[in-house]
Amino acid sequence: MPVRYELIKECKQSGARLGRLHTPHGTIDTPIFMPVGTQATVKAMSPEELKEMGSQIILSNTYHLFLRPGHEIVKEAGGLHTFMNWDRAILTDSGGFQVFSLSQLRNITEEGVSFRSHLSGEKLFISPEKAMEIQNALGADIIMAFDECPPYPAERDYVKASAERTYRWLKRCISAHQRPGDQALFGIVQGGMYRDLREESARQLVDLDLPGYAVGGLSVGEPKEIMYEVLSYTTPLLPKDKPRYLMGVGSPDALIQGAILGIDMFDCVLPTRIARNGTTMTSQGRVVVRNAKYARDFSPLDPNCDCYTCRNYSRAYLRHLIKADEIFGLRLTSYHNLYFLLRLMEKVRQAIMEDRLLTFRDEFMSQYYGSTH
Ligand SMILES: COC(=O)c1ccc(CCNc2nc3cc4nc(N)[nH]c(=O)c4cc3[nH]2)cc1
Ligand SMILES: [Zn+2]
Repeated sequence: MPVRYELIKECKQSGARLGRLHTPHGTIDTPIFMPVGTQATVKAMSPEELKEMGSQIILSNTYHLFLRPGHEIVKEAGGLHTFMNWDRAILTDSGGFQVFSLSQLRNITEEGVSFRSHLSGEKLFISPEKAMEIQNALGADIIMAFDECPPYPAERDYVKASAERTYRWLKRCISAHQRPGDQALFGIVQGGMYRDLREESARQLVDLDLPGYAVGGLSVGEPKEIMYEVLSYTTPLLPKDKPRYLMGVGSPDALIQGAILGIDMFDCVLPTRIARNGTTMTSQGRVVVRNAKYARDFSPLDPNCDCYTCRNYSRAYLRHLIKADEIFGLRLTSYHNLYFLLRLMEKVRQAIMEDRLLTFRDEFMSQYYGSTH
C-alpha cells in the first residue's frame, strides 16, 4: 500500500477533515497545499528552502518532463526524487490538462491525444498507456490517471462523452500501471458542471476502490460559486477514508472553502506565478509590492509574517528588486507567497482541530478581503 490516508478528525462545523497521508517519502498533514514544480523545480526555490518553509509534498508535470528532458533521462538519473534532490513526497499530474492548455494542433481520439510540442513543434502523442509509462519512469509517490479536462463552458453531450472516455482511459491506466506497489494511482472525477454526470463519474471511480480521488474539470474559468456547488455534491460521494484532491486550486479563499467542503489536497501555480510580477499575499490582503506607493515603505512585506523575506527585507527593497528585474526579487516574493499559503493551511488544520473552521474563515476573509463574502 504505497499511500495510506488516516482520518484523524472530522470538523463539527463543516465537511472539513484532519488527516495524515502516509507515503514512502514521508507523512503529510492534510488539508495540505502542494507547491507546483512543473519542470522538476519549484521555480526559484531550492529543496532546502521548501523544507525550511514546511513543504511536505510538491507537484511536477508529466507533459513538461516528457517533452524536456524526457522521462528516460529522469529514469536513468534514478527517478524524479534523485534528479531534483527532493526526498519528500511528489505527485505528478498526468498531462491531459497540460496538453490542452499548452500545445497547439491537438486531436483527441479514443486512443489518446496527438499534439504538437509547444517547444519544438514536433508531432507527439500521449495515450493512457504512455502517460503511465512516463509517470512510472518519473517515480512520483502519487500519479494521476490520464484524463480529459473539458473546457468551460461545454455542452452537456460533449461533457458526457468526454467523462465516459475518461473512465475508459482510467481502466486502461490501471491495467498499464507497472508500479502499483510504490506509486498510488489517483482517479479524477469529471462531469463538468452537470450534477448527474458528476455523480455518475464519482460512482464509477469509487467502485474501482482507488487509493485517492481527485476532483478535476474545475478551476477552468467557472465562477467560484459554481465550483463550490459542484464540490458540495461531489465530495460527499467520495469515501471518507481516502484523500480528496482538488486540482488547480488555488487562492486563499478557495483553499479555505475547499477544505470546508471536504477537500484534503490542493495545488496551484498562483503563488509562484504572481510572485514573479511582484504580487504578494499578506495577512492584510494582496500587496502589489512593485507599486510606486511602496517606494519609501521600509516596513516588512507582511508585519504578521515571520518568514525569511519579512524578517530581513523591506517593501521598498522588494519593489526595487522587482522593478529592476533582479532574480533575488522573485526569489523573495516566491518564498513569502509559498510560506503564506503553507501557514494558512496550518491555521486551517488548527481550526479543524478546534471545531472552529467557519469562524476562522470569516475572520480570515474580513482581514484579507476586507469583508466576509
Ligand atoms: C496567476 O494564476 C495563474 O496563472 C493560474 C493558472 C491556472 C490556474 C488554474 C489551474 N486549474 C486547473 N489545473 C488543473 C489540472 C488538471 N489536471 C488534470 N489531469 N485533470 C483536470 O481536470 C485538471 C483540472 C485543472 N484545473 C489557476 C491560476
Ligand atoms: Zn513573509
